[in-house]
Amino acid sequence: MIEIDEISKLYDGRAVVDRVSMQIPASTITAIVGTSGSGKTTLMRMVNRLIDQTSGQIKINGQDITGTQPHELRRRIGYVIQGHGLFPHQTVYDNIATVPRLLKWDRAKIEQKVRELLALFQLEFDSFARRYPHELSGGQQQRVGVARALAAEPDLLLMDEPFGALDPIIRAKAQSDLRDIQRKLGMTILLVTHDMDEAFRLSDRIAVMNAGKLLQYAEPRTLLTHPADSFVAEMVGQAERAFRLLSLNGIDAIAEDGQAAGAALPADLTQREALSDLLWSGRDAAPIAQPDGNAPRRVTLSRLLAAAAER
Ligand SMILES: Nc1ncnc2c1ncn2[C@@H]1O[C@H](COP(=O)(O)OP(=O)(O)OP(=O)(O)O)[C@@H](O)[C@H]1O
Repeated sequence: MIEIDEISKLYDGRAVVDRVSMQIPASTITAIVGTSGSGKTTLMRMVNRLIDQTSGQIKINGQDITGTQPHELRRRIGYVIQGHGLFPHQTVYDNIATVPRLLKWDRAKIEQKVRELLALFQLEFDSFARRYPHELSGGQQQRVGVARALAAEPDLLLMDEPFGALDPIIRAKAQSDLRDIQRKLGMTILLVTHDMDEAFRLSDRIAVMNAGKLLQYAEPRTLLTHPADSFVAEMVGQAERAFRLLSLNGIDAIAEDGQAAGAALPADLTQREALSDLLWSGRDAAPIAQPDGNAPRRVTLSRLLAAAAER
């Protein structure tokens, strides 16, 4: 758990982070969103002491971060930045092995870890380990960047626009991979993003900042249904609100018994995806794929519309 208590950062007497307090539960993903210059990156960089706070306190698992040398702290905290930040003159293998080597892991353990991470990110060891960053696509570089941050098995990962440079398809894949890995390893992730859809897709909680202040820190659903003020409402997208709400839930939550015509929808679709399918196919109900022998179930347009307006 990360406890941020009244943290501020002043430059020339001006607070760019202004008395921010938040408690980030362990094993959750938090996205920090806000307008440009609102202090998101500064807040995040204070957590691993890339920037020293002016006042306030940050504790990680109960320990004040100022009690640990910055370089030691950063070995324990994974950090991913936009454009990956890989060392250009080092191979993929050496990039990923950086922190484990600093931690003096033995050679076999390091190789095992590099193999495991490349496999996790679907990069063939024999083909990729000896390549240099410039011999990779942008998406591959990005995945190696995340792999490197995970190498020392940190229980906290800080990510600053990690997927900003990726095309929409690779980006969606990278987001779902990250979510899977986070669930599997149980780490805590703090992520800065400008992409509101990304924030909603990935996060357990979203922090909204403006002019150095934290306006609201809450679950995505709460931000949509009970925004703290008009700025938050605008930030989470008034026009998109109903669709974002639908994207937070699966169709099983509103499925009902009964038949419907046409192609069956996969049971793991979100309500937003189901709505899109029904509108596109011009039906007012669709069957949901069921295991053999189970009674037929369906999702209807009217249930979806009701769910979109639920507070
Ligand atoms: N070293 C510095 N000296 C003076 N001002 C700084 C310094 N670093 C950042 N700032 C200012 O602090 C404010 C917050 O910057 P920060 O990078 O945290 O914003 P951000 O929310 O991450 O912005 P963006 O979304 O554009 O990346 C900005 O107004 C910036 O100009």
